[in-house]
Amino acid sequence: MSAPRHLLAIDQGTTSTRTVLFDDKGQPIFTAQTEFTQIFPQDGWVEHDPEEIWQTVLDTCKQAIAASKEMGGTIAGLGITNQRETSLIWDKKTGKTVYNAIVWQDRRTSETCHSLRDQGHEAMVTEKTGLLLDPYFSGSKIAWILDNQPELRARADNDELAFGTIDSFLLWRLTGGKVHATDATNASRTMIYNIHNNQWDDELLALLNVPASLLPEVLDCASDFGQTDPELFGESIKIAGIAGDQHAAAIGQACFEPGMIKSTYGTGCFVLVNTGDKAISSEHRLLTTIAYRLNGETTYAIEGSIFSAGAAIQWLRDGLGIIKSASDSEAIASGLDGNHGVYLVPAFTGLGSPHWNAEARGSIYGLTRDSGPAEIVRATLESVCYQTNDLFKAMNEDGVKPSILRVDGGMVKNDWLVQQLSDTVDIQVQRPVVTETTALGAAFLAGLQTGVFASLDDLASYWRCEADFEPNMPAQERDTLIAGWDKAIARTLL
Ligand SMILES: Nc1ncnc2c1ncn2[C@@H]1O[C@H](COP(=O)(O)OP(=O)(O)O)[C@@H](O)[C@H]1O
Ligand SMILES: O=P(O)(O)OC[C@H](O)CO
Repeated sequence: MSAPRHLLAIDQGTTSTRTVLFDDKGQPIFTAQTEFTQIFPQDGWVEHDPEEIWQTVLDTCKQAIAASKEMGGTIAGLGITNQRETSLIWDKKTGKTVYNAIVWQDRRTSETCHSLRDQGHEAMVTEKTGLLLDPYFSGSKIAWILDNQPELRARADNDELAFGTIDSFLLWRLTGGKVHATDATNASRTMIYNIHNNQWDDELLALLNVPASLLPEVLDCASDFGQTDPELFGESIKIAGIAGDQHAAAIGQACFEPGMIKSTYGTGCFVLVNTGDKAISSEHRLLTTIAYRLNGETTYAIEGSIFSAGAAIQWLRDGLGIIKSASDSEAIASGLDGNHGVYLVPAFTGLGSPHWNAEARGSIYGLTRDSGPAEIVRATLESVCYQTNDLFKAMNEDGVKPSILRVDGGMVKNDWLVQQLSDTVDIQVQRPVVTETTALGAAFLAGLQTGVFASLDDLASYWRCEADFEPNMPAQERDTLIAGWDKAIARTLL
């Protein structure tokens, strides 16, 4: 009997790194996970230590490879998925990074983006990239790093430095410095990549002051990305799939037909709707992005991006200390008979879609002498539902009217939250059996490239619903709650 074929997926998220081992039916059979440090040097700044990230990747991979060996398996391929716009620059010779990773949530380049908007560049940026001129994306972060230390510009001009999103950095390290590449989905989040002709764009590079010599090659999501350096794991593994985490989640949720929609609730929340081979522009400040690129063919998506979802729950735990673990939030919220008029707007690092306000900051409204920790916990969970509803309103106005929402991510273990989401958005919500859809998407890509899976139809046949949530809230109650949220948002944006 031949050894069972396994697929390894590295999911390098914002708060933790997970490496998941899947069997050849897309079932997770082993997971290793490590949280790492969030660095907040100033208001609105968020950084990660690249060496700490690299160490979590090495450690979790080693555990998963050992688990595969114990099961008598062979690893057919490795897929990488990652927190997206987070940007790194390293030395091409030594692989040493020149600055911490500037995280997607970081707002330090908000002035630069403001001034480029004031100069009238946003329409051109949006036309080419599907994005808005916002500090969220990589472009302005790259220039910030280069200009932060005087010698870095000169080193960049001397072709000594490489830029990458986290996937690209990991690929470089995993291949022992042999491969400098990324995939089309990660490239589509940099604000220097034209999503229509699938090329780095000279006009955008000039606008954002990014030298082309820094850039990785852009490949399809399922591609031959190289082999892991045998010194790392004692064997060489084929790296065969890469996608940004939200795109990987759409693949893991088998959203392969136009109109299919998924929403992932991790640190942030990201809703992606497949729009097929058409890059549709939103009239309501949603993004156009590459859902995936396979065999040279690009499938597009409309995206709504919420910056704080699970991040706000982490703040309840680590900042306020009013819950011990994230899962406590469920019993606390369901223990109240209502929200008692309390609303929390988690604009810790500004607001994303559809407001795009980098300067907004978090707020709590409606406190009375009876309000306590429970109201704040419930308001935090509810804020995730209201923010999703705002995205759906924008989508509906753009003519996108989905009837079923597939959800995933760390937060959707919380049944109360998912039911509240279904009630607030007034939509049927489906939670799949495998909620590690991000890692699953990366494994699917690696499996497609290595012949473990035959086609997208093959992948879709593995998707299973674990729980269905039907909307069950009287319309008047829903309207009242949403009106309260709208007021809180309006006051936050004052
Ligand atoms: N039961 C729960 N209820 C609410 N939030 C939760 C629950 N379990 C985990 N979370 C939140 O989910 C997030 C982790 O999800 P994950 O998908 O691992 O995020 P990421 O990939 O962004 O690191 C954390 O921010 C955590 O606070
Ligand atoms: O870490 P997550 O899962 O919230 O995802 C982060 C996104 O990729 C940021 O765009």
